[in-house]
Amino acid sequence: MAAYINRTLAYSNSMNISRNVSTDEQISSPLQIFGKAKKQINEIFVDILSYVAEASERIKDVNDKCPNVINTNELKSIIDYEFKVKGICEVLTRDHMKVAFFGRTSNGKSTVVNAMLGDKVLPSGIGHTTNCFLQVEGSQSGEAYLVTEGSNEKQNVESVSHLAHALNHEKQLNEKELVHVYWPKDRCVLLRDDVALVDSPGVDVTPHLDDWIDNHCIDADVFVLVANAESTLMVTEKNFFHKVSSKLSKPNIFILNNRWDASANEPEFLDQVRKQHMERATDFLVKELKVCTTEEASSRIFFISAKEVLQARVQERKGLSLNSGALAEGFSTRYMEFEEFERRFEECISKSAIKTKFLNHSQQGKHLIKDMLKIMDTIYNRSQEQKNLKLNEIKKCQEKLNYTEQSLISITNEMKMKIHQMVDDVEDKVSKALSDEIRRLSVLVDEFNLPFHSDPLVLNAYKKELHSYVESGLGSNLRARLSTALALNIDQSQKEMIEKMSALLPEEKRNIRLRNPQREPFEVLYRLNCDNLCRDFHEHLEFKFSWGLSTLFGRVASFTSWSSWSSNQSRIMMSPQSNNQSQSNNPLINAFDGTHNSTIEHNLPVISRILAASLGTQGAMGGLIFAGFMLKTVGWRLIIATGGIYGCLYLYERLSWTTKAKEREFKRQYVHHATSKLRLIVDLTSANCSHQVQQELSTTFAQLCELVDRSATDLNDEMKNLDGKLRILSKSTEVSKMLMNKGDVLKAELKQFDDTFLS
Ligand SMILES: Nc1nc2c(ncn2[C@@H]2O[C@H](COP(=O)(O)OP(=O)(O)OP(=O)(O)O)[C@@H](O)[C@H]2O)c(=O)[nH]1
Repeated sequence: MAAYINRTLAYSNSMNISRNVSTDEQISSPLQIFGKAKKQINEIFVDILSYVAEASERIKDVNDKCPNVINTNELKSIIDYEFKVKGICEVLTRDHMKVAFFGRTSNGKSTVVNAMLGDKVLPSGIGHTTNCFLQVEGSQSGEAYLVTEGSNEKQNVESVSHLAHALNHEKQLNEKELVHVYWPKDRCVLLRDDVALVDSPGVDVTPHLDDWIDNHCIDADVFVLVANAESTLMVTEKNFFHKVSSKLSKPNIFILNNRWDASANEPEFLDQVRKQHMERATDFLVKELKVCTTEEASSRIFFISAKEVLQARVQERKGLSLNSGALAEGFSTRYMEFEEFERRFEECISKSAIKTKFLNHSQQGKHLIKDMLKIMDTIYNRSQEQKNLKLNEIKKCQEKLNYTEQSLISITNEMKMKIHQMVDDVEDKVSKALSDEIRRLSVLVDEFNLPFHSDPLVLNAYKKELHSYVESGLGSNLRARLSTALALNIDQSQKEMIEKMSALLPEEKRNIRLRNPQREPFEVLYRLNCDNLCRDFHEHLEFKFSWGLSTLFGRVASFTSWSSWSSNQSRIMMSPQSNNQSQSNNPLINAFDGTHNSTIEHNLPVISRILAASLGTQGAMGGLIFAGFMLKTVGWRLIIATGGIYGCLYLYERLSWTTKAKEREFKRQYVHHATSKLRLIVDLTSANCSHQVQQELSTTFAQLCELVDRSATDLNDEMKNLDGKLRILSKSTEVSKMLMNKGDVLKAELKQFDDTFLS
């Protein structure tokens, strides 16, 4: 309750609403209360209309942005209310107090209307003058005109004769039709105060009483039965009012005994006739129609002379004094009674009209506001609920995002180490396997079975084939030894990565397929490039007698040169400064690089060089000296025998130097050469293989990181989206709360209106 009062006060202050719903102002006539009430209920409904229009617009806007908080029925209701309130507003502007005059022809209905208006507005006369329903109401424009039923045409009327002429001109008018006569408001107080006076044809001239009531009487606030005081109430008159009271609950009926001036001619019967009329009329109202009590009836039955009042008021209007001689005796009493009737009538019609017209509107307004408040309350609660849900979702998203970021950092570090270990392991394995294969190279080369020929052209083609054979052989041997184990390791590592990273992805994205199924599975490529590596290989296939002096010397020389080179190398390796130069000094590396070097010859020891020189340049002389020496010491027979054996050996070796032997020698030389070259690239190859593994694993991890990044971006987008929705929901709660406040204020205004005018 306190909250409601605060809301109402806050809203009233903010909107600066200070409508004074009271009747404190000076009111000279009860009719003005109706006017005041009408003005206020109109203002309230104008506010209700703008409230409903604003609600409709704002709620539509909220619904466009956030359809979950409002359902279609609620939205439709709000839109419907707008039309409904527009309708009520239109009805309210047309609302007036309506009094209908009935009675037999020539009883003086038109004269009573004219007397009340204080002017000769409607035609009157002896005989049947009113041939249709005439509703006299105030003209907004200040002009006098009439509008016939079903037409919008305004026919100007300047005087009563003009009106009578215009009505007579409308030949087709029948007694059921209604003609609106608009008369300047400033000419009559009743019209200014929104009273509409309906004159009718005599109830005795028509059989269509039901149609009359249905068409013209249902909304009448007061009925005036204009009776003729010179006669008694007739059945037709009574019959009509019986019908009225059967269709309306307790209609307000006044009975005017008109032509009471005629009774002035017989003053002795005056009281008796009055009493008689009074009793009959009271019985009619109280006992027959049951529309009021006996006490109330006394204030509903009057004895008047409309003709006299009209005359007096017309004279007064013209500023002329009333010729008392022309008036019957007791005029002033009848005049005062007419005024008393008017006073009672005004009280009654004002009270009745406020109730019949505005009670219904006020109740409709209260129902509407109640419904609107209910809808706004539902929207507010729904928005609030969804706001809390969205806040929770945002919180969860934020937590998820933080967890993803932190986990990604730790998994990245872990995977870096894992890849590093894996790379080292692969390097080790490849290095060992390649070294093994190099050691077993002779077996591989021996298995090469292309026909061999020492012809240089054939030999070149043979060498090319041998290079590719060795390359593919080594490659397939390495694959056979390593592929399964490596693939297994890599696969395991990838699975581990996927498992860890997929935990950071949303459930629906956890079925990760990194590799295109059409792509070959990853395999390490062993690029040995034997063709390039052994391009500098030169075979030596000329016959060499194994016991020949030059061969023996060569063996010795090569042994000594190798020893000398080895010790040289040891020295170089020991020297730290020489590390950089060691590679360029390494004959094998140089050979691998393709630059043929004769370092072996340069490294020959001095003694060997002298011996070689002596054998080479002075061989003939040395041989002679040696032969002479041998002849002298061992004798010629032994020399001949040794020479024979030596010759046989030579012959044997010469004869066994076949193509097969050449092939063996070629392969031996090739194995020797290729082994030395391949050893140089062991580290390079293993590093290359480990690099491929690293590449594969890093790529896999990068792909997984991309997936996680994308999911983090999705989370960020979702958070932005949720944030947007949250803002709309906040707006929705604000709007619904503001509309609730406005609704509360309008509800309070309607209540105050009820208290002031309807209680
Ligand atoms: N003496 C006297 N004559 C009246 C009085 N009221 C009306 N008349 C006359 O009665 C005649 C008929 O009056 P109307 O006002 O036309 O009566 P009406 O009931 O409207 O008649 P219709 O329109 O034909 O139904 C007129 O000549 C009036 O002057 C009255 O109080 N006293």
